[in-house]
Amino acid sequence: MNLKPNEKLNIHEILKDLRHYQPQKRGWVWRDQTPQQIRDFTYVQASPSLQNYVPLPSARHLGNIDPQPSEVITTEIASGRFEDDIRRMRMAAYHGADHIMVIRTAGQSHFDGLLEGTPQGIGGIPITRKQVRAQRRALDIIEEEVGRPINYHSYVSGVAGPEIALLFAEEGVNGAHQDPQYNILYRNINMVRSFVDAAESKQIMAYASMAQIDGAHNANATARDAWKVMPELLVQHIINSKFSEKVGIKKENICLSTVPPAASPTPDLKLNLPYAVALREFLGDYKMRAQMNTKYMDSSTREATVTHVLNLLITRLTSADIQSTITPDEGRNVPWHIYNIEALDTAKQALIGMDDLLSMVNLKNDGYLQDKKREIQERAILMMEEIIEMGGYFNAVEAGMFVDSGEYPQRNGDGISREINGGVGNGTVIERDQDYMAPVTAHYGYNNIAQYDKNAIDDPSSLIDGCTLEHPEMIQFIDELDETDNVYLRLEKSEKYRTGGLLRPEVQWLGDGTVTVDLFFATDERTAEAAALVTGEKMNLTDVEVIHKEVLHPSEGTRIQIKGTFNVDIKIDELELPEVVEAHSEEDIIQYIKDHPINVVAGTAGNDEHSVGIREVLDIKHGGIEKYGMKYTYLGTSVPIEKFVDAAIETRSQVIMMSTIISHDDVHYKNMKKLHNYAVEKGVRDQLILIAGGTQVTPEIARNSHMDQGFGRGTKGIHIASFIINKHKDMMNED
Ligand SMILES: Cc1ncc(COP(=O)(O)O)c(/C=N/CCC[C@H](N)C(=O)O)c1O
Repeated sequence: MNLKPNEKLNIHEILKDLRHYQPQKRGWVWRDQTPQQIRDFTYVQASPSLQNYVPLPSARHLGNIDPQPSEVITTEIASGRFEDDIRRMRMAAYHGADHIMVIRTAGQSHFDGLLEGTPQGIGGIPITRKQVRAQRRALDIIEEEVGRPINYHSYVSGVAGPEIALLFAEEGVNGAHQDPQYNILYRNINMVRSFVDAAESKQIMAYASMAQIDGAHNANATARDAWKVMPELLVQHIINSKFSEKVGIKKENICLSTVPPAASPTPDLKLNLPYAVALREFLGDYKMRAQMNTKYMDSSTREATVTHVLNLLITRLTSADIQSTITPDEGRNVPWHIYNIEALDTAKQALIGMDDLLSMVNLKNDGYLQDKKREIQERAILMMEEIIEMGGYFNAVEAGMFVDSGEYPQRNGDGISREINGGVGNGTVIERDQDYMAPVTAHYGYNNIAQYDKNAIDDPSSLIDGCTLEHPEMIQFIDELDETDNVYLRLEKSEKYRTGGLLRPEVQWLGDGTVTVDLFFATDERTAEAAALVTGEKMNLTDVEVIHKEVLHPSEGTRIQIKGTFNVDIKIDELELPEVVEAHSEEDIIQYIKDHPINVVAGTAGNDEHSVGIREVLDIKHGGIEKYGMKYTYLGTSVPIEKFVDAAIETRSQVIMMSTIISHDDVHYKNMKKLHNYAVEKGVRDQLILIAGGTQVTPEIARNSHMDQGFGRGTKGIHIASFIINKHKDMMNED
């Protein structure tokens, strides 16, 4: 299956014969970090461009370049329906994502076994073999399409951690969060069980060369005053990283989840930059996974984006190997398509825009930055020493040392305390018998293989000619378990939007009908909120909800954003598609005009004083035709029709551009016919290109009024210039 940009990914193909699909590869892939020369620009912290992509909007002025930063870029996609998320993964890959992270459904950490089938998730996706295999299979063809490997990622935690790790290794998952501290602090899973499970999980992840992200970020999303947990964050990173290294994960696959604990309106960089420097100085031989802080995200997508950019500045002032993006709508709902893409574009735009920043600026080697950095490091070392004095990590957790809102060594006594012999799974760790033996690959701890074969000690599964990691055909693939909640029923319901020629707006699921409306009312917040709900209902939306409020002034005005469901199916075949206006590249147009000078006569026809529109497409300022080297004679406004043609003859112009805005009694079309007839009368019609423009002009009707082309609202100079050179070429060929 290979994908073409103008063809939709066929989910049925992805699901077909899934039971026999095997991953194409295993292990994490870092970007090819080679400086890039793209047109006039040299990019230092860069990687090769994609084969298929969507560039930033402003790239239109730069020949549609799409430079890629050197960092792996992450987006998290977990709407609850894995089949819809596959489409979003393809969109994300086009916008530069090469790390797709799937958050598990709410509470999956407490499942003590693997889920099967594809039930719909809540706040995430139920991680099951079928779902993982389908999405990795989809990513295998999406990475072909964009021309760059894509890493697939989820979480190894909870009481079924090792089972999930094995599932991921079998299914070719490339990265996972794995940090036993997460189980203990945030899911109250017994700490002994968590560390034993983590050893097993990490061994499996090491075997599959998966990248690991730790869970330190959870502390600063949980702590009351997040900027006070910086010493502890260093301690958490050290505990998980050293543990992971000892189990066997290579350093280049141990990624520290470094999330700035604070965000504006705190003095963001004064708090977060010293921490970022402290961390990299202490643990720089591991990889850094940077991510903005979700703790301070509210419903303003604008504010979230600025916080994101400040975090990207820290990345450029220090370093990151993975730059995770958080969708700016995460503060209001489970992320929607458009916001995953916005976050990816923000990261790409900012990282590329700050390329090679440290070749121009330095971090000061003295003063506040260095003092603060050292203070954080000292506090962290003191905390490590105290933990050792207390008898180790388990005792420290029991004493509530972690996520205490005091800045260590200050303690407020409100840390998360867990009992060594408490929590979920307490008492479930059993010492292995003397004759314990498991003929499996990547198994942690005591495994008495020698009792059967001394030569198999390093390859236990050779005793049974290989386990599922060597023989994927041994994997038991279960399709669907729930006859009412599975992908087949969901696909059936939405099929009309896939192959039935119908469209509905959506935010996350095919045809979900959700729309957002952005409103301003000249009144106070409460009144505006009420008015917004009524406005939504009067727009025939259902389930109308306010998702964002912004006070511009307590009484003068309030902005409200609502969401609602639009319950009408749009029939595609009844749509009148806008004309495709082919635009040449700016360079091609400039070159053509150099080789074939073209003069234009322009003005506003009849009794019409509008001049702004035509000046916009004539003057160099906003990319008018003058920008491409065309010369023009401007006749002003209220120009008699005859004057256009006489002036064209006098100035030996090849083009007439007539602006005709007024449309009462179809006067604009009458002007066009008059212009054509007069040019015929003067015997010059076939030497002239006649163009009419105006807010009420459509290309079709202009051509029916004997113009060569018409241009309506939103026309840019490049559109007109492109048409002129195409038409001029045709006329030259005819001669
Ligand atoms: C270390 C660890 N283990 C397991 C889980 C997931 O565990 P459950 O399935 O929710 O129980 C998490 C979750 N992190 C959510 C934030 C992700 C963030 N945006 C990030 O990218 O880091 C975790 O941090």
